[in-house]
Amino acid sequence: MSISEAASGSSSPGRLAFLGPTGTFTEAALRCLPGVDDVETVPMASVPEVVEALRRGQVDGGFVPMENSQEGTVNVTVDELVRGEPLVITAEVILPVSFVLASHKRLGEITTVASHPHALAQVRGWMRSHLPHARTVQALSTAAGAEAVARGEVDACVCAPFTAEAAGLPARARDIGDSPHAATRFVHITKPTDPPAPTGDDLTSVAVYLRHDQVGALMVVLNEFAARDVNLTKIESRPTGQKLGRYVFFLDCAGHVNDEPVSQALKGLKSVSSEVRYLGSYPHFSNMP
Ligand SMILES: O=C(O)C(=O)C[C@]1(C(=O)O)C=C[C@@H](O)C=C1
Repeated sequence: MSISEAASGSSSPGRLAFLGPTGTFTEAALRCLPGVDDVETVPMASVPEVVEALRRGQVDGGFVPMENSQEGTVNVTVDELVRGEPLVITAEVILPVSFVLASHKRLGEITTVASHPHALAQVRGWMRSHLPHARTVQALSTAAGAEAVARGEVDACVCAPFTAEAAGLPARARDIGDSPHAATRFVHITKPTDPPAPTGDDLTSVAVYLRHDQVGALMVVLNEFAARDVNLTKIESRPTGQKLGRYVFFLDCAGHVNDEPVSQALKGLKSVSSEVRYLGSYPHFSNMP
């Protein structure tokens, strides 16, 4: 059964939109999803376009970056999940990431370097010591940066070794990331559906809108988890977009919504916050079937 079938309960092979174009880390991570070979994968230029295609029903699933070990959360992904028509996460993939500087030019001739902002942030130290005068140009993905080089708009890009190779761009420097242990977490998203069965090592994601007029509102929310011994693995605050000073908290906790402590914590959250949005339960990547 394909990932989209599992998520949507349909028997059609399904279409899966991802942050493209071909050659992104997102596409490489997507290959780790079980059953992905039976799915039609559809590259999109940006995360909002992936989400929009999903909400409009043009695809059955989406696959997008969520966070990086160096640079943190991909805000656009969290913002799309906590606002608008509800969606859920049904799987996660964690991929080690390493970067090359790819260019037809030699290092001394490079004055402009394009890439995804998260990739540029992960090579900041290398850039400072090797190309201190180069101007960085933001691209919607690392592979889009490689396309900008191919079009002659910039001299070089920061991308995966496999992206440079596929684009026929020589790697002028390898392993230029500031951390040798960098990894990025990606998520598979669908319209609301039953979660995959519990595996014993799962995560549950939830968005919580605090009661902004209550003292200690965040502590009360966190206590719903702590009181039931539920471990939080991620907490991120994002502006709601409604008014300055209004925040929504994106939380990941260990456990499945079918586990009693997690389901009780989610029920508890409803009574202590102004809005709770369940965002899915799914196997921890190391435990994915
Ligand atoms: O641009 C890509 O190739 C992506 O898949 C996006 C992305 C990200 O959003 O963090 C994924 C992995 C790397 O950390 C750099 C960029």
